[in-house]
Amino acid sequence: MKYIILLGDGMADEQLAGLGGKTPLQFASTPNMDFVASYGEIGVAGTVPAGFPPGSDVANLSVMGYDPRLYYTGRSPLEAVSMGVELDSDDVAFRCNLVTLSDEERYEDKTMVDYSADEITTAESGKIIEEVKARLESAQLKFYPGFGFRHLLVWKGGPPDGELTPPHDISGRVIGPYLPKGQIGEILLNLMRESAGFLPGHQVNAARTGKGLRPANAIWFWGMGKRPRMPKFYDRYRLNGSIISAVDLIKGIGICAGFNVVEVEGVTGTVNTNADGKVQAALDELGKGRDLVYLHVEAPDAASHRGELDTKIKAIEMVDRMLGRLLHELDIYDSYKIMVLPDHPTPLATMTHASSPVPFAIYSKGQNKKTNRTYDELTASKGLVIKAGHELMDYFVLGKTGGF
Ligand SMILES: O=C(O)[C@@H](CO)OP(=O)(O)O
Repeated sequence: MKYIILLGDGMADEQLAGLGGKTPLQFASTPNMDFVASYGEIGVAGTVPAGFPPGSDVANLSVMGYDPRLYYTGRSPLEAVSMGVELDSDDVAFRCNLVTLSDEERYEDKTMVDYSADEITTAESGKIIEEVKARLESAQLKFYPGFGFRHLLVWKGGPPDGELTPPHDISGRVIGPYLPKGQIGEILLNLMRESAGFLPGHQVNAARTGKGLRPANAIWFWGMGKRPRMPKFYDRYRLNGSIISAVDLIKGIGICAGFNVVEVEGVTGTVNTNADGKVQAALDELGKGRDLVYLHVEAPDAASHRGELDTKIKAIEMVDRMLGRLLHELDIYDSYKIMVLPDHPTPLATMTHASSPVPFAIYSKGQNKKTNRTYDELTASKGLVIKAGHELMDYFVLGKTGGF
């Protein structure tokens, strides 16, 4: 039996007046998702336990079968694993975004214009992080370049707590009320403030503004946490997994779970990604004998955070085409199971994640058509309800709920 999980990050949404009261999933053309819903099982799963932030870290841990209440130690440490940065037990990792802030003189008065510095490329951001390292690094505080706007700060023997805000949660807001608090506040705030002094003049930014792109004119810390510890996926399910994603977070979860991480050229984390290359890589992994592939697509979430409805619909339709090719090519196997779902909703109305349960649809080769139904939030809510999202993997693989 082969297993594929196709995850459209942040695909789920709410009914929108601009779409005649439909959700983006209802509005988009998704014949392949509708096929899976019509022939297979549908339902909803609560991937974000009460009291947890509705992040892709928490939600993807759940989808992978790991109860976040037991295994969540923060987002950045998972990214550090993927970046090959070893954390000691007393190190604290922080996500270091490159962001665009508005031009007000006083730092506190600036607005979070773009949490992604206009989706800055890895090549450009690498040069900016070099400058950040040269100016701000110390024996205790180490910077590491990552993917696109996503980078890493490791604080050796860092403090145990602090209050940090994800920059994608405050798009368009004045940053003053959201600056770091707690034991970490002063030191991190000084680094962020200093970066806003020297980054606007960086040559990469001069080139970007010349092209009409927003500059990466500041750094912003969030997503702190300590070294993760997770049991291997194989130990529970006796399945060898591979994981495919543009982003370090998902690859890091995969590494912790003992999955093979497959790098695909041309992935961007946006709607312009190499979708075909990702599908081909998934099929190749199964062809080489892997049992399960976790195929993650960031694009619907990126479009939602940017408040771009058309791009979100395009991203959902791209995920549907990926599903179509998978369904077609998986036919060479005697048996397979495929599940399509998001990790969490990212409603366009708020431009950030929500905690509500996500719709899933599962098809096993050879299932007969049950009914004509579509894959969307409302239809799925009439199906199976899996309250603890980490039990969904048991349902998918073992046919019963449970979990690590
Ligand atoms: O990586 C990130 O910074 C965020 C926003 O792009 O991703 P996600 O919303 O999937 O957590």
